[in-house]
Parts: sequence; structure tokens; C-alpha cells
Amino acid sequence: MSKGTTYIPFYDFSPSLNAGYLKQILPLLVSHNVAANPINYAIWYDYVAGGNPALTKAVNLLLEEHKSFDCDNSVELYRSHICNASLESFEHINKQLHKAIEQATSAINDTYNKAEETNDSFQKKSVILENSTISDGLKIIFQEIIQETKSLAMTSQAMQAKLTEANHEMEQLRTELAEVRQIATTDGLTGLLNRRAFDMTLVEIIDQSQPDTACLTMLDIDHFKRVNDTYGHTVGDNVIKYVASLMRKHAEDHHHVARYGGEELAIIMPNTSQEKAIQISENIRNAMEASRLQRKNDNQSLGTITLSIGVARLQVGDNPESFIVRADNALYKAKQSGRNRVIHS
Ligand SMILES: Nc1nc2c(ncn2[C@@H]2O[C@H](COP(=O)(O)OP(=O)(O)OP(=O)(O)O)[C@@H](O)[C@H]2O)c(=O)[nH]1
Repeated sequence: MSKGTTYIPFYDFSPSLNAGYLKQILPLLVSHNVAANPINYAIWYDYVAGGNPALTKAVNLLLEEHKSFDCDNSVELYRSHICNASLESFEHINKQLHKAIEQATSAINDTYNKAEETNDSFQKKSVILENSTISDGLKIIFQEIIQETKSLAMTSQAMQAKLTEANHEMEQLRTELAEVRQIATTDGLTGLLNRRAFDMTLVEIIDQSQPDTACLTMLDIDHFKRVNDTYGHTVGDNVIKYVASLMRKHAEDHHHVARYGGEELAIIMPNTSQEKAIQISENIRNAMEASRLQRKNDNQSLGTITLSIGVARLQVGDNPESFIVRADNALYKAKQSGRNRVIHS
């Protein structure tokens, strides 16, 4: 069982016990119509194993309310009761630690500076005292105080060095997290945003935009199956990469070009009128139609490959789903009406 919500769930039961859980979990997944994916398995594993009362309560509540274990509910259960590790949570922890180290460094700096100042002033006064007529006992006490402040200054200096090192490590970690984020949001084939990043960006842009000021363009390569079947999957991959490069070239700097899935690509266009979105889409479509692609190894022509494109503009009350549906419907119309064209909703 995972021990409550952690960053990494921990399971330490024996194989035979796990086999027993498996036998109980499968019928539960079937009877509650739950998809047997790893997230759901983890939820029902904890449910069967017991020992995670908050999760058991949350699952029972969903059952009582006859709610489905759809993707949203499952991810919510998993994040709230089993594992809340995410790039965002690691980045949050990193930021908090960085802040704490900065505060500690600043406090240590103050201590060091004060100790140095006090030390300086004591040093000056000790010269005066050396020549004064105060008793030797007092002179010894004074020397001891000077030693103490010196050692405080040295300790502060050593702590300062350690904190600077810790800060450096945190910065390195932050760079690594940024690299992981980059990998997690990038499509491996095209280098465009992947579907996860597309979904997140679309939510943000809808949140930030007024109706009519943003557009969504969905693009699909025509008869792509034929390309794969005739020239092979590797050539197909290269065609997708080529289309991605055309999209990057024609989209504006503030646009978000993404691979929506398979041979379907998309551009989220904030601060862009529908006319502008159509014009950019036409430029991409024209450029593709005019391209003379050849197979690398034998220069065999791939013939003309075309694109169908659907454009939608953001409307009042839109959410990501409705926005995508409108762009997708326009794309579908482009396909239905003969392909190699741009249609807006
Ligand atoms: N090479 C390659 N092919 C892919 C990739 N993803 C999806 N496909 C292929 O894309 C093709 C999509 O075919 P369909 O959806 O039937 O449509 P189509 O042939 O493009 O025809 P229309 O969309 O109707 O013009 C399928 O053959 C998929 O296997 C990929 O990453 N690489």
C-alpha cells in the first residue's frame, strides 16, 4: 500500500499478497466499469489493501453517488491520496527552498558584517586599552571578547560558503527541472509542443483572451495513409516533420505550434484576428502544395502532398473542448469538400 499521499508511492508487500490483491482488484474494476490503467490500478490496489482511509472514503463516496471513475476523477483521486508528484510540485518545492536559502544567506551575511564591524571596533579599542591603566584582569576579558567575535565572524563566513554552495546546487536543480519540463512538453518527432503542452496552453490562452481575439487552427495531412503505404513509415515521419517546419516558419512568434496527435497538427493563435489566422493557414497550405518532396535515398518524387485546415475563432463562453470541436468541424468540412483547403467555422 502507498503510505498516504507521497511524492513517490511506496509498495512493500510480498508477491503472494500482491497476487491476492490482483484477484480482488480485477473484478472490482470490471463491476464498476473502470479502465484497467496504471492509475486506476494504483487506486484500487490501495482500496483493497486498506491502510489509506482517506482514499477509501473518497472512493466510497464516488460509489455512493454513482459517479464514474472517468479520467478526471481518477487523476484527482490519485493526486490527492496516492502520489502528488508533478513537475509543478517539484518546481514549487525548489522555489521555496531557494527562497529559504536566500533568506538564511542574508541573515548570515548580516551576522558576519556585524561581527566584522564589532571586531574592527574592538581591535581599535584594544590598542587604546593596551596603553591604558585598566587592570590586567579586564584586559584579559576584553581579549577573550575579541576572540569570540573573531570566531563568530569565521563561523558566519563558513556558513556563508556552505549556503552559497547550496544555492548553486538549487540553481542547477532548477536548470535540470527546466530541461525535464522542456522534454515533457515537446513532441519527440517534430520538436513542436506535444499534446499535453497543447492542452495546458489552450486553457491558459482561453483564460487570458477576450472573445474574437484568439484563433485555433487544426491541420491534417491529406491521404496520409497513402503516403505511409506507398513510401513507408519513415518517409511519412519525415513528411510530418516537414509540415511542422512549414507551420513554424509561417506562424508568428507569439503563436503556439503543436502536434495534436498523429498527423494532425495545430496552432494556438492568441491576439490574432480570424482574417490573419486564415491568411497564415493559406500560406502554409500553399507552401505545402508548392513543395516538391523527394525520398532521401533515391530522390523519388513523393508527388504533391496537400493539407486540409480548419480555423475557429474564440467565442463567448468557449472552453477548450468547444473551441477544439469548432476547429475540428471546420477541418472535417475542409476534408469533406475536397481537401487541400482552409475552412473557417
Ligand atoms: N508515419 C507516421 N504515420 C502516422 C503517424 N501518426 C499517424 N500516422 C498515420 O496517419 C494515417 C492517418 O490516416 P487516416 O486518418 O485514415 O486518414 P488519411 O489517410 O490521412 O486521409 P484523410 O485524413 O481522410 O485525408 C494512418 O495511416 C496512421 O497510421 C506518425 O507519427 N507517423
